[in-house]
Amino acid sequence: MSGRDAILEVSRLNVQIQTDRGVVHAVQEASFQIGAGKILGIVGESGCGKSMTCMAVLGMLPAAAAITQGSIKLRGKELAGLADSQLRHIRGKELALVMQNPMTAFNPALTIGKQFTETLRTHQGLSRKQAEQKAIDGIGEMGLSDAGKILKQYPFELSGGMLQRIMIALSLSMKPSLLIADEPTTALDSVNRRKVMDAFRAIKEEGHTAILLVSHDLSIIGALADEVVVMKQGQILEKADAVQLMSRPQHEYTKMLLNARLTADSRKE
Ligand SMILES: Nc1ncnc2c1ncn2[C@@H]1O[C@H](COP(=O)(O)OP(=O)(O)OP(=O)(O)O)[C@@H](O)[C@H]1O
Repeated sequence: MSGRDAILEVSRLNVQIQTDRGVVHAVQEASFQIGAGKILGIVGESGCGKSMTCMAVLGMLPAAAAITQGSIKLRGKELAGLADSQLRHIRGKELALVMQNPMTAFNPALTIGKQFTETLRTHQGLSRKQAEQKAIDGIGEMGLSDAGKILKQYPFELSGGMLQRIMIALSLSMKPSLLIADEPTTALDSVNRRKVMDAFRAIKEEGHTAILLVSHDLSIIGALADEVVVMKQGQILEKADAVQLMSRPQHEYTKMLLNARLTADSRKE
């Protein structure tokens, strides 16, 4: 893929965190690209730098962290170094985030409908009726039935899996160029996990959005991603086509991750 075809192009990204015990090199020299309708998976054990990579792209790094080197281009536009106000504007329009725990993404005191339609009205200037219709369509596309009823419900009345799919529907209704999903299935049971995975497949098929999918679970990444990046201690150890990486891993660490997954799967049987 040439830089021109990429929705997201990250080059030689460094993220450092200032701590009481010195500087943590959370991301070092990370480079990758994602095209429209493609999923790039990032895998690696806890603390390897997956979330910091996502937060850097989103411009949402914690106060102690900073990008110290590199470039993050979204549709060719440089994001690294932009002011907060400019980034906020881009985030609302072009970037969407799906987090691990959908419960925390919703306001518990407001109905789903209120939250969904207010977001659409703020960002897209739709009328109440138009926003409601768009919410119903979006929720329906995520495989949930009776979207009209869901809009009247509060977050606590819905399961984690339903909320996660509503979150994805809300993100997609903004027609983002890039969707960042950080452990989107980790908190879900196996039935809901499958449904959320179907939702990602549907986004892929639609072909508009590039997806950065973070997971510590290689089964999820193997099932969904086109390309995979394996991270360890802030560095990318291996980057390959997903089928190739799953069948012929090059790096010892990737082999270890794959073996760990096979052992865990055989325990489940
Ligand atoms: N707020 C923080 N203050 C100091 N160090 C941090 C902070 N957040 C993360 N780190 C450190 O930055 C490095 C990268 O962390 P990051 O959260 O990106 O890892 P991760 O791969 O997403 O892990 P997990 O799967 O547990 O979320 C780790 O060494 C971590 O300890």
